[in-house]
Amino acid sequence: MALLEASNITKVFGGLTAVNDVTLTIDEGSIVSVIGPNGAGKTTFFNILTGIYKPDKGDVRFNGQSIAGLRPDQIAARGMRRTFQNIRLFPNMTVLENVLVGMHTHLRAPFWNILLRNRSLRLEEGKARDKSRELLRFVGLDDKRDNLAKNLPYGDQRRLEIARALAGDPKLILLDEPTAGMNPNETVEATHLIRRLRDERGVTVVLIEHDMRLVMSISERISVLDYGTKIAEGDGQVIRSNPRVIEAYLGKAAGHHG
Ligand SMILES: Nc1ncnc2c1ncn2[C@@H]1O[C@H](COP(=O)(O)OP(=O)(O)OP(=O)(O)O)[C@@H](O)[C@H]1O
Repeated sequence: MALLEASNITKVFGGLTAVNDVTLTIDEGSIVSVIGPNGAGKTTFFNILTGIYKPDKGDVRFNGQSIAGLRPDQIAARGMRRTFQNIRLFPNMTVLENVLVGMHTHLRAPFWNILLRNRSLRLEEGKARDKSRELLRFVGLDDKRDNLAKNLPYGDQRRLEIARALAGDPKLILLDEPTAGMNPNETVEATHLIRRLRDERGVTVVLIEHDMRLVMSISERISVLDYGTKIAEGDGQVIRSNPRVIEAYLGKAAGHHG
């Protein structure tokens, strides 16, 4: 079943068509990658899916409903969360607090409860804390829960971002270059974690990624953007042998002879 359907999405910045008539369907429970050379429109496409930009043309349906034109927080509340190319944690908050913040839209205690700090609020806080710690255990960071986020090694910061995204109980997680800047060991661990997101928690995963080894090893489907246009789609084998993809990455001569 399709969880996300982006149809004929176009986004123009001034005279530049960053995303050009892109249609993409993501099946529930799949791991999908969006790849393409620098400037191909991948991040712009993510920004449209998550409500940061409104598309100039086209529609996005998530879980059966149109979400085009909704605000990012409204889309997040419907079960779509993301991480960013540049890490966006609260550096001076602890690891646990960063996950608790990711949960705040789920806390339902009325305002007067917060003033009185009554029993129901304490219960809710306790539950949020338990849930956050469960998520930290899932990503392997519970023993570092009291550390400040800024003191974590880079790979751990990326994992914390994923834990925070999970705090909203998403159906879909969009990961924008999850292994950028990681060393080879961290990349292997991140690959394992991405797979567990789907296998153990049933979360559908869409990633933008430049590391082709990761893309090929993890993706069931790959869509390739070039100059804003989708030029290819399929599994790793189809993509690897597609002359247009080879050309987009390596230049014209490679496409014709490769
Ligand atoms: N807010 C903006 N205003 C103007 N142009 C933009 C804006 N955002 C992106 N662009 C342009 O749109 C094109 C697509 O950019 P985008 O960041 O989506 O590509 P990308 O595939 O994510 O690239 P990278 O792999 O380098 O992150 C680029 O030419 C970029 O300069």
